[in-house]
Amino acid sequence: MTTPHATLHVELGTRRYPILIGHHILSDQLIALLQQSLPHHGRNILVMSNPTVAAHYMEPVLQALQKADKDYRVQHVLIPDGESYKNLATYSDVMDVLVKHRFDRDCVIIALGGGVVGDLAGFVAATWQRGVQCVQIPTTLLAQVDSSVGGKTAVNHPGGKNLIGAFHQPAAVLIDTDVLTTLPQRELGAGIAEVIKYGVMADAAFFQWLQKNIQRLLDKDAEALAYAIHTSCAIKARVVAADETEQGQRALLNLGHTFGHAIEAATQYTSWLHGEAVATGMVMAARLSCLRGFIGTTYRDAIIELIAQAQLPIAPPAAMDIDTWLDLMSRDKKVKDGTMRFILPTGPGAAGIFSNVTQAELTAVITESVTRS
Ligand SMILES: NC(=O)c1ccc[n+]([C@@H]2O[C@H](COP(=O)([O-])OP(=O)(O)OC[C@H]3O[C@@H](n4cnc5c(N)ncnc54)[C@H](O)[C@@H]3O)[C@@H](O)[C@H]2O)c1
Ligand SMILES: O=C(O)C(=O)C[C@@H](O)[C@H](O)[C@H](O)COP(=O)(O)O
Ligand SMILES: [Zn+2]
Repeated sequence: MTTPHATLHVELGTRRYPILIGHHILSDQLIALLQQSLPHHGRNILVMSNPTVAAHYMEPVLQALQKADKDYRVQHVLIPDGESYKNLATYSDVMDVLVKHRFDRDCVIIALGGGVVGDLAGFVAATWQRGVQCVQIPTTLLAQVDSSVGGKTAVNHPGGKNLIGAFHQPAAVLIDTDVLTTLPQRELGAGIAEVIKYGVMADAAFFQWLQKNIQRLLDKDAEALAYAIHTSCAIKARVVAADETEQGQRALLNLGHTFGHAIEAATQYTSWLHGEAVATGMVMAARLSCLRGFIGTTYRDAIIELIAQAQLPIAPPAAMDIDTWLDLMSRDKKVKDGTMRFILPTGPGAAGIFSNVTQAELTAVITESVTRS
C-alpha cells in the first residue's frame, strides 16, 4: 500500500482531523482513513461528485469501498458541473437522494471533487439530520489548498456568494496530488490564486518562493505542487485551529474575497472562476493598501506582478458600476454593524482587517484597477 508523504492535522481538540497528502493514495488510503478517523460510523456512504470528476475518479473510490472488510452500502450522486449549481436547488436534489435511500445519522458523506462539490457536500453533511460526518477528497488545486480544509460549507444565493451555509469540519481530508494531472490549466491557475493568497497574508518566505517557482506550478511540476499544497494546508490548518468560526484572524483568509465575491455575483457565477476573482480582488486589495500608505509601490507591484505571471486576471469587469460594487460588497459576511471590512496586505507576509474604508477610496481603487491593468 502506498503511504502518504505527509500528514498534517487541524488541531481542534476532540474534533482534530488529519490532512493526508501524497500521490497515488486515492484508493490506497481511503479505507484506512475511514477506519482511523471514523471507527464507529455506519455502513451508509454517499459519494458526491460531478460528471467530469466522476469520469476520472469515481471508479477507484467505489472499488476501494467495495473491497473493504466492512460491508458498506454505497450510493453516489452526481451534481451538475459548475459554480452556478452551488445553490439551494442542487442541495435539495441531494437531500432527496438521502431521503430516498433512508440514510441515517451514522452515514458518511464523501466529497469527491473541487470546491463546488466540497462546499455543497459539506453543507449537506452539516444539515442532514442536523449533522453527519464528511470526508473531503479534493480534486482541484484550489480544493486541495483551501476549500477542503477548515469546515466552511455553503451554497450561493443570487444576491451573494456563500450566503447560506454552516461551519462543519470534515472528519478527514485525503489529498492525492496525482489527480491534478487531469485538471485543466485554467482551473490550475484558479488554485494558484489561493496559493498566492497564503504567501501575501501569512508567509513572506513562501511569497518569495512563489516568485521563483511560479512557472513550475504552471507546468504542474509534481515536487513544486506538493510543496505548495503542503505549505498552504499548513497555514490554513494553523489559522483555522486558532479561530475556527472567524471571530478574528481567520478573516485574513478572506484576502481578495470582498472584491472577488462581488465580481463572481455580478457575473452570475458563470464567467469568472472563484480563484480568478480572488486574484483580481487581491490586486485591488494591494492597490487600496498602497493608497492608504500601508505598503509601498514596490511591494504592491510585486503582488500584481506575481498574479500576472500566474496568468491570472488583474482587472475587474469594466461594466461593473460603483453602485453594483457597493451593493454586492455590502452583503459580504465580514460586514459588521453595517460597516464593510477589508483585508489588506500590510507588509510582506502580513495582513490586517480594516473597517474605515471610504467610498472615495473604493471608487479610486476600482477606477485605478480598471484603467491601469
Ligand atoms: N470552503 C472554503 O473554505 C472555500 C475555499 C475556497 C474556495 N471555496 C469555493 O470553492 C469553489 C471553487 O472550487 P474549484 O476552483 O475547485 O472549482 P470547481 O469545484 O468548480 O472545479 C473546477 C472544475 O474542475 C473540474 N475538475 C475538478 N477536479 C478535476 C480533476 N482532477 N480533473 C479534471 N477536472 C477536474 C470540475 O469538474 C470543474 O469543472 C467556489 O465555490 C468557492 O467559493 C471554498
Ligand atoms: O476558509 C476561510 O476562512 C476562507 O475565507 C477561505 C476562502 O478562500 C473561501 O473562498 C471561503 O469560502 C470564503 O469565505 P466567505 O466566508 O467569505 O464565504
Ligand atoms: Zn476563496
